Amino acid sequence: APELTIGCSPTSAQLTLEQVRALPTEAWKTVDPNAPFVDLAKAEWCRLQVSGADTLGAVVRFKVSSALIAPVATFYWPDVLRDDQGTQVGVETRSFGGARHPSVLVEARHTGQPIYLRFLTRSSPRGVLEAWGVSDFTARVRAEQSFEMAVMASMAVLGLMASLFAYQLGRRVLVYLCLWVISVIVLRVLESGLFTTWVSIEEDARRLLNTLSLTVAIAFSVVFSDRYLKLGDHFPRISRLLMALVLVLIGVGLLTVGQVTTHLRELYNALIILQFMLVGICALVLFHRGDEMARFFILGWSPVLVMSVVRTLFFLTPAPLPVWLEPLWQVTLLFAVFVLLLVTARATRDAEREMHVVRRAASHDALTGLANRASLFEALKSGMAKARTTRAPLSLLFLDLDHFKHVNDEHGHDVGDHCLRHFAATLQSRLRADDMLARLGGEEFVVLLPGVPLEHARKVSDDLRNVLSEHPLILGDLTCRMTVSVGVAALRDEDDAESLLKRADAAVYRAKAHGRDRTVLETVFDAPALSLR
Ligand SMILES: Nc1nc2c(ncn2[C@@H]2O[C@H](COP(=O)(O)OP(=O)(O)OP(=O)(O)O)[C@@H](O)[C@H]2O)c(=O)[nH]1
Repeated sequence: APELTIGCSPTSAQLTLEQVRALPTEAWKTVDPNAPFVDLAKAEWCRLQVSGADTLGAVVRFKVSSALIAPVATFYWPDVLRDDQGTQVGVETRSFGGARHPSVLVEARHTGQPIYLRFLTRSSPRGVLEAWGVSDFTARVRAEQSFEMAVMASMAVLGLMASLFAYQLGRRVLVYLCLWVISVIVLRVLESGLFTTWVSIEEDARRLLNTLSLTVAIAFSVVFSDRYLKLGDHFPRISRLLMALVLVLIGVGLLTVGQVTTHLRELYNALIILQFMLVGICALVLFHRGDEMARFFILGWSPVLVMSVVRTLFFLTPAPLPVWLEPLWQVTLLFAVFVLLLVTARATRDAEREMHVVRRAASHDALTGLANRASLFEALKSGMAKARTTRAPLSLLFLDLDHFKHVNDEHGHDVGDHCLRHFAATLQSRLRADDMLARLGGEEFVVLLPGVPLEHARKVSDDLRNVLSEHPLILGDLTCRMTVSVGVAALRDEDDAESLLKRADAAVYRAKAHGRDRTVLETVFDAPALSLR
């Protein structure tokens, strides 16, 4: 493997190439080859010397790895690389490895000579220089990129699933979530260098895209957090401040594009940290108050916040970055998306349950749980249509509890309610699966009997009345016996739902008039207009 000897210039003062070349070899501060860390705040130039038995004719790639990239750091780029004659040699600005693996290619013909490397920007205070044989370097970068691709593919899948849930829910907050996931994926693709491996792009344009995508990702993450935690309701001032900071961040982000000014970059990073801290504090306060949403938010986002701070600390300390930092950061982002997917899935499930409750309330009677008037009429219409096409009979029982007013008056409304529930349950237990028992209102019920002719319907009615008399409601010492008057009608060719129900109602009227607790069949006189035809 090629060996790299690195020397740092003795001063951070700006030196020309001529001055640098005039420096004696002893003036260069040697860097430990096992930890090839260069403090860029102290040295502007590096002197690189490649040696080793098999370096002649070999191609060597220097990896210049910067510190943090997102969301709290910037990276630098090697400016010029010159050989001893002062001519510029292979500087790969369209780098292999992208922002995370900026690299310069050094041809073998230069390896006998020292090479001087000057850093264009020094907003990042650290740098690590390593020399790799080309194949080793390629293998390592490819491995890192494969991991990165797997993480991003997983993020894309989780993000897509979350979008589907968000679409179902139609909630705008979840749309912000999806936009955040998409913007993070775009950012990671740009940073990873995968993008520049496929597409030729100018260095300035790449930097512009990186800054823009980072700004967009952070803006969406803040807007999403604000909407998700409903900060506008809980902390209106902080919410307004956050939105203002997002606008400032976008402005500062645009100003930093193409610039290497350290102060703007610092302001940009400070804004990001401030926003994250504000959101984090609000989430903690809400969590303390027992807010369910804040619980999930903290679960998914605290690792992201902690990792941001850890990266910042590593960035500030003058030591090489540990190898686990970048993969852990990616896994942390993936975990956050996963937790947010769980939240969207939960929200969808809750919304479906609510919908079910609302639908049931619209079609069922709250007291007895039976079908209500509206669903009775629907069932009646479809039952009548089916009976007509199959030429099958259809009968209807109209049931009205006898003297129910007395029950209420004597024992109270609660006992009355118990009676109604008991009545519904007792009847329901005797009916076939095809029959339908509905509560029309008050103490009036209807049983729909498909495939049952009038005479047989009378038997069903009597059977139901017998069951009712055999099973009175027992509430402690109280035994509540109920009787019911039933009118029976069967479907005729001319009938609609109303006329069928009316004839059964007329029969109930006669049952009441004849002393209650009985079944009365309809007569031809119950519908004189029709029977005259
Ligand atoms: N507990 C309870 N009572 C109800 C409910 N709906 C209607 N009622 C009562 O049912 C009674 C019906 O009284 P009426 O229409 O006079 O009929 P009735 O007392 O059953 O007498 P007949 O039908 O002539 O045998 C009223 O006292 C209503 O308040 C309910 O949901 N719960």
